Amino acid sequence: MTSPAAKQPFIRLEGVSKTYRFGGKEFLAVSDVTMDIEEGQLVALVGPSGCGKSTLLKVLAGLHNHDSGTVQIGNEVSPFTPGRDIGMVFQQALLLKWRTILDNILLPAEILGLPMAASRERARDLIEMVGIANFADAYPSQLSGGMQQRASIARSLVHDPKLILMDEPFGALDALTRERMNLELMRIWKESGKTILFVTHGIQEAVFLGSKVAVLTAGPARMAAHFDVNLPEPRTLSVKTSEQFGQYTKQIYALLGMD
Ligand SMILES: Nc1ncnc2c1ncn2[C@@H]1O[C@H](COP(=O)(O)OP(=O)(O)OP(=O)(O)O)[C@@H](O)[C@H]1O
Repeated sequence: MTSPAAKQPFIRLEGVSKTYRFGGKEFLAVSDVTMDIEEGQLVALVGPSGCGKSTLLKVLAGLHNHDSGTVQIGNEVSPFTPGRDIGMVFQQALLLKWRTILDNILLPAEILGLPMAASRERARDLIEMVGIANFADAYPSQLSGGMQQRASIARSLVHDPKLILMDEPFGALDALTRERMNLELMRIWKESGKTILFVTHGIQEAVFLGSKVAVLTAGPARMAAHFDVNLPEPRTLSVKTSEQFGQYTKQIYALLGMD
């Protein structure tokens, strides 16, 4: 028999809205977002610029309060500690230029006061996993943009968080590096087993990466739909030429009114 706790999703968003208030004005950035996310899913959040994707991520990260609705993260099976259990990756790698790559990756562990010997060992494993082990003692300026983003992904994992929030992490990379990083992220996600929420403008990127895709529309910012993506595994770049892949992208274009 399944226990009631096991039925609870890892993340539940119900009717979440967020209004920014500034200079006596109000701006509704996110409206009525409802979605469940299971532990271990990679959910791609796709939508046009300004539709509230980053705002939603900031609400989940606890950086912004929401105005209405409920945000539940964690359940009885997998409890969640805000601050401790979140890793973040941004569009820019935001590495500290005076610290080596290994020391940059260690930063969250240092801030959280985790035991350093064990964290250093974990950072070494992660730097290997993201494929830049030879650059552990290099400085950020010695790495390409893609390599810096690999380091920031390792940094987001060093304190072993349960949820990784990624805000257009590959948006600043050239097209080929971005494709390569998509493949790498798939591998890293599978190896780490983490729950990932991945914000992107890229419809193809969302379908390729997402085990679930959530589509947000602008004006007002609403969740148009969310659905599971069932594509042959392991996903390789050739899946992008398949009919199924085309159907999913078509569905998103239609939801965004771009068909
Ligand atoms: N701190 C803030 N104060 C006031 N308005 C804000 C603030 N942050 C965001 N907004 C507004 O809220 C809306 C949603 O912004 P948000 O950054 O969440 O969108 P987005 O979908 O992530 O956009 P992009 O894809 O361009 O990064 C935008 O119109 C933006 O101008």
